[in-house]
Amino acid sequence: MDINTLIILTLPAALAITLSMATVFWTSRTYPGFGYWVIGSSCRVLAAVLFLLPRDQLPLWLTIILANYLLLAEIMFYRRGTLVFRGQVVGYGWEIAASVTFIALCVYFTYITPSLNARIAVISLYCAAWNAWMVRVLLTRRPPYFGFIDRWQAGIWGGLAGLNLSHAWFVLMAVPPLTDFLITPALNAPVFLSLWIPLILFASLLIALSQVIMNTQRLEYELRIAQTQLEQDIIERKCHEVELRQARDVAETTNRALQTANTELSQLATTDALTGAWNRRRLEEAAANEMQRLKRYGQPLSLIAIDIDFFKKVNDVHGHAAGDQVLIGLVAVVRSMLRPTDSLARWGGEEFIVLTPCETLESAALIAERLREQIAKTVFPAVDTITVSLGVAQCLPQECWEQWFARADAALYRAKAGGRNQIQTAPETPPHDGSNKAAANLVQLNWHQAYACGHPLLDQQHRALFEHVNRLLDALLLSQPADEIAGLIELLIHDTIQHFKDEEAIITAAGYPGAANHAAIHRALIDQARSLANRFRVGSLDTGELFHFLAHDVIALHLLRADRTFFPYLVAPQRLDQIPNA
Ligand SMILES: Nc1nc2c(ncn2[C@@H]2O[C@H](COP(=O)(O)OP(=O)(O)OP(=O)(O)O)[C@@H](O)[C@H]2O)c(=O)[nH]1
Repeated sequence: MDINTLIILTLPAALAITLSMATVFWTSRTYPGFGYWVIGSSCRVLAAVLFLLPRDQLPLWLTIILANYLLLAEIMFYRRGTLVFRGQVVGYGWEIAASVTFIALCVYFTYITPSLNARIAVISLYCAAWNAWMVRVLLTRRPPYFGFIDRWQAGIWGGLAGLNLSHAWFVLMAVPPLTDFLITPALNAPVFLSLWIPLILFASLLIALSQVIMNTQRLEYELRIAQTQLEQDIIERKCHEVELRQARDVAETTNRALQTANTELSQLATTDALTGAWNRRRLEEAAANEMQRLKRYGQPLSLIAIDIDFFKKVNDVHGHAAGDQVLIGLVAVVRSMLRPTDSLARWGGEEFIVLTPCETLESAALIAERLREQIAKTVFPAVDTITVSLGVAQCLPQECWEQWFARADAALYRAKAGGRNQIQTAPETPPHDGSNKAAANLVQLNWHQAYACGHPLLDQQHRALFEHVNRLLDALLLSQPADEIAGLIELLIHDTIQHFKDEEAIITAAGYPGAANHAAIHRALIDQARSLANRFRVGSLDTGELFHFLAHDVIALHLLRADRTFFPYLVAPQRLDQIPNA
């Protein structure tokens, strides 16, 4: 069969291969380099077409030189495509050098010394060299994504190299020289050369197939990698989630602990540690709020001051711990009788305050009376029963907390002075009024921080004595009933005796050398106070004399002068619970 007919017969198959490659290139995901393979495949189809053109009618550069060059270009494009596909850098040097020398030789053996044998030998040798190069490219620096397919293709290129070499050997050995079998009318080419056409076609088919498989293998490999990465990411994400959950749990636990600690701290800051009742600070805050409400809405608001009677005796007879239990029990009893809107605070020692919003003086007095009765009925373990004295005052819109509290306190003292275990209500007018107010203000004793010795109990008692004296002076100036004044004097003497006892114990324990002397002064003052009290009872005491004794002898000379001599010995004050009888 002549070669023209062979080319015509194989051309559709070659075209189909090229179109298939082009279709894969345009429709599927392909990697860089695949396009060069499509171009290489197209070169062979174009070369076949050029070989079919009539050589005697068309220029030889087209039908011979370009047609042969396209066969070489096909392999060069395959090599370039394969290197690019593997991500390797490709220069143009070898391709240019091969192209220039190849075309030069073709021109020489076409125009200058025409020789078909030489031309076939040149194209065969060049193709064999690039075929061998393809083998080298495919077998070295193999990427991990190929299985067997690159080796398989390398085998094809190796076979083609051998075919081309034998081709060259055949034409170089052929005697006599070949006649151009492509010139019309076509001659039969030697069988060996004719076989070359279907073999090349078959090899092209295998190469195209392996190129598509290479692309697929790389795709699968990268998908596998991506899937592994994804699985890894999922595992890491799950680990992170677990860590995050753990961290969140720790944070929540810490937060809860902090909240509990905060609640405990604010509890500590606002409640009395022994009884759990509010402390002074909390009560004053609540009172300020309630007083605002009173001013804005006119709601009545009352206060009940409760003080245990003869509590010192409870401590002395039953011990301090039993006294503590009484305080705790008392709070429980009072609380059980209050409404949720009422507030109970420990004002200090054995004195408690109940704040009762929406209660008038009368209704608050009823509550106070019920409290008194209930407390008197309650049996406290180890102590039996106790009684309390109560002072009730309704807040007046124009007065401040101190004034309101002072009225309740004054009522409480009246209850004490009146024989204890009773309630007293404060009159609905501030104690100092009109012309008497000025007079009362003149003789008010003001406590100053500079008078403090630094010992908590002594400072507390000194302050309390200031207040007692002020209350007594007020009562005298306001011409309160004689029995009330007598009660106040008794109370003052009672508290002073207690204070003197505590003070003597403290200064003796502190090593004050003048303790005995100081105690003698105390006794003298108490004797004098008792004698004044007796004289007051029988009506032979001059108010001025009593004034002088209280303000001058007790406060100015004793509390503010004589007491200062032991201040330096109280550098390390004892705790309250370490003081005898405190
Ligand atoms: N157990 C105990 N006793 C306390 C506490 N705080 C103060 N006291 C004692 O309460 C007593 C109060 O005594 P006084 O102020 O003389 O009052 P009283 O003995 O109740 O007398 P009247 O109030 O006049 O009826 C003192 O002995 C204090 O030591 C405390 O927290 N626990």
